[in-house]
Amino acid sequence: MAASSVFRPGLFNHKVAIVTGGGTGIGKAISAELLELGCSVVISSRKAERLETAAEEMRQKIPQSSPASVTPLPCNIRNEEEVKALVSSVLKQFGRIDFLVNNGGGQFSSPAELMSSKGWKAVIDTNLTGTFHCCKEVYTAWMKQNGGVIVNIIADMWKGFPGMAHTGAARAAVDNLTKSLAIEWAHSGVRVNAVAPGTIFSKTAMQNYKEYGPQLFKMSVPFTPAKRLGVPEEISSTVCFLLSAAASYISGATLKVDAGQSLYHSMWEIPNHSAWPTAPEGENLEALKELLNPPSKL
Ligand SMILES: CCCCCCC/C=C/C(=O)SCCNC(=O)CCNC(=O)[C@H](O)C(C)(C)COP(=O)(O)OP(=O)(O)OC[C@H]1O[C@@H](n2cnc3c(N)ncnc32)[C@H](O)[C@@H]1OP(=O)(O)O
Ligand SMILES: NC(=O)C1=CN([C@@H]2O[C@H](COP(=O)(O)OP(=O)(O)OC[C@H]3O[C@@H](n4cnc5c(N)ncnc54)[C@H](OP(=O)(O)O)[C@@H]3O)[C@@H](O)[C@H]2O)C=CC1
Repeated sequence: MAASSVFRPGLFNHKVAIVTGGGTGIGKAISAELLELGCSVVISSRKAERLETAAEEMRQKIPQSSPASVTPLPCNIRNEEEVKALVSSVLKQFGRIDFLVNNGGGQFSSPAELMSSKGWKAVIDTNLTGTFHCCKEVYTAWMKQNGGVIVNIIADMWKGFPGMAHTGAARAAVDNLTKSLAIEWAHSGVRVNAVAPGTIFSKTAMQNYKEYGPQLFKMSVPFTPAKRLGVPEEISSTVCFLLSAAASYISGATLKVDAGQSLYHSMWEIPNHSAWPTAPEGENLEALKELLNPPSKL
């Protein structure tokens, strides 16, 4: 495997991690870096086939000498019983869970007045309740007795974000959940932190907003001091730092990994949802690559 992590090889040898949403985008980059550092990684999300494909791709890159392994296990984090089954299956197979990365999540965009109760619930259940399910189950089944580290991936919408009322509320709630759990579980040797990415290029994220196309993501570039989008690897290295002993005195924190985007008040003067740009004919995701430096491998 070509070394790309800045951390030392073997840093996470014999550790075990669950990464939700670990088969795509940011979650896939987190899983790949953990594997590179020797961790056994369970990647989990709803779509079994996509997980299998991602796992096979990652498996090819694990050197024979490494204790690392990648295991795809489907689970809808909205369903508490499925989360219980996931955690129980990981403990049965590996006998421990050192790290939990709550990355699985997402939303659709919509003006608040057009959001149905079902749509609101789907987003809250995924991003807030799903994260709670995973934290609670991993804690009670393993970390309470043995310690561990949890990282929640959220989104910085603190100043409000038109078209994103449901997810903005859910992510702010997870920011607060992170702090409460950091206090409640400190006595068990559990650290709980969050990472708030800026605008990060990933194919799946882009596809999710395909009606707006690259224009939507481009919208954030003028408001980012670095004048570029982020790449998933820039989130994964932060997550690996927080999981490592280098962060042993960090708990209850939210790290903004956004190249200073959130410092711009005007970032949030983004247009109302009805005025969001639509994808111009002929433009595709490749057009965004010019805005990446370094380029994303994903
Ligand atoms: C200026 C900077 C701009 C940058 C913006 C981007 C920043 C953010 C980036 C990211 O977060 S990238 C992550 C991208 N990935 C995702 O978002 C994943 C997407 N999908 C999901 O997580 C889930 O599908 C969901 C959105 C939580 C929906 O859950 P579910 O799978 O249960 O969906 P459904 O059963 O289909 O729908 C349930 C319910 O939800 C409503 N709804 C769903 N989609 C839409 C939509 N596109 N528009 C309006 N409403 C929607 C709807 O009420 C559904 O009920 P029914 O209509 O089926 O009765
Ligand atoms: N890209 C960006 O600019 C930003 C992203 N984020 C957040 O980072 C995280 C990763 O995003 P990104 O990689 O860009 O986008 P992706 O769409 O690639 O990642 C979302 C992942 O979540 C999984 N997921 C969604 N719903 C569920 C569920 N109910 N149960 C289990 N897994 C689920 C999806 O898999 P499946 O469909 O198989 O379930 C998918 O793997 C998300 O929480 C996102 O909102 C935050 C800020 C900015």
